[in-house]
Amino acid sequence: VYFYSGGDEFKPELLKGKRTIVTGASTGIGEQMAYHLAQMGSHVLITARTEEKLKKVVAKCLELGAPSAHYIAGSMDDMVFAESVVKKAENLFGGLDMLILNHIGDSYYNFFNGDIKSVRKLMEINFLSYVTMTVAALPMLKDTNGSIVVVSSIAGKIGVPFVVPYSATKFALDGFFSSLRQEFILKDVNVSITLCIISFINTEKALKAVGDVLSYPAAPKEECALEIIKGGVLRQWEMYYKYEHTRIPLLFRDWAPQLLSSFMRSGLNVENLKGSNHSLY
Ligand SMILES: NC(=O)C1=CN([C@@H]2O[C@H](COP(=O)(O)OP(=O)(O)OC[C@H]3O[C@@H](n4cnc5c(N)ncnc54)[C@H](OP(=O)(O)O)[C@@H]3O)[C@@H](O)[C@H]2O)C=CC1
Ligand SMILES: C[C@H](CCC(=O)O)[C@H]1CC[C@H]2[C@@H]3C(=O)C[C@@H]4C[C@H](O)CC[C@]4(C)[C@H]3CC[C@]12C
Repeated sequence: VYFYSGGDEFKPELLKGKRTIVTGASTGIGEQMAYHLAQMGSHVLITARTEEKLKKVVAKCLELGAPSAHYIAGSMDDMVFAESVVKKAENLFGGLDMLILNHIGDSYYNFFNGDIKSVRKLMEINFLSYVTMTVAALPMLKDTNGSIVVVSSIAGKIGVPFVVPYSATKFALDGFFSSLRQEFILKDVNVSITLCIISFINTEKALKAVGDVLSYPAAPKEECALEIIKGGVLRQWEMYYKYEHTRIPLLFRDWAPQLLSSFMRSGLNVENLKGSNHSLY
């Protein structure tokens, strides 16, 4: 409880005037995080590939009260671009308080198709670009005793079917950032790392991909976005949303893995999987 609770109380004022980057913010949970930050008075720099959507999100952030809001469009399969996002924040804000790593590349929800090239590409987008941005942002975050927020998934803690490459990228994030956190402590680096373990959320893409397969309802993206921000501000090591679909299954993972796996499979309507199935087996 001590390590995972963070202890302190969240107050929106804590974000007033803070300089933040949110990746994958043209839609979904990232978009909602940008709006919450704007309402709380943070400066925001958002990024994703689709310029038209980013422009609209920036306009809404300004309406909601952000002291400044900017975007930079590009793809996170390009590490030069990933670095340039951090450079842009430095030029715009002169520093950085919070780096929220949230974007993901396109994933299918079906049996593993054996396509190695796409596994490599997803690893670059979902993992390597997170590492690249962290390395680039670290000097600024050290100056501000800032925070890194890494959005992961229950599929980054437990093997979940139909997301084989995606799940691998999320497990990689846990390994990298949990290990890095230990080194920060040994070196007295006061930069927090919050790994966010989230379950099924009602974003457009997730609903389309898995809405008919899962037997439990998706949780709201607005609330999820707020909980992620709270976890980051309170410098929690890990945050869980929704608790009942993340923390509870995790209690069983190490002690009764087969029971947990069979329970998770039993809740799936496999016949409703979408798209053609080019399964490896
Ligand atoms: N929704 C869910 O059920 C769950 C989500 N999560 C996690 O939450 C986070 C947000 O997910 P969610 O909001 O659902 O995702 P969405 O698919 O709604 O949004 C993904 C974002 O990433 C951007 N993006 C996609 N490809 C690239 C790329 N190559 N380079 C840069 N940006 C890219 C998209 O914009 P654009 O296309 O314009 O580039 C978009 O802004 C992710 O880390 C995900 O793993 C975890 C568990 C469950
Ligand atoms: C179905 C999973 C929940 C575990 C369970 O079986 O109860 C979901 C947990 C993570 C989801 C995926 C995800 O994290 C992000 C992708 C988001 C895209 O927008 C759509 C598909 C996802 C692969 C999504 C699919 C459902 C989960 C695996």
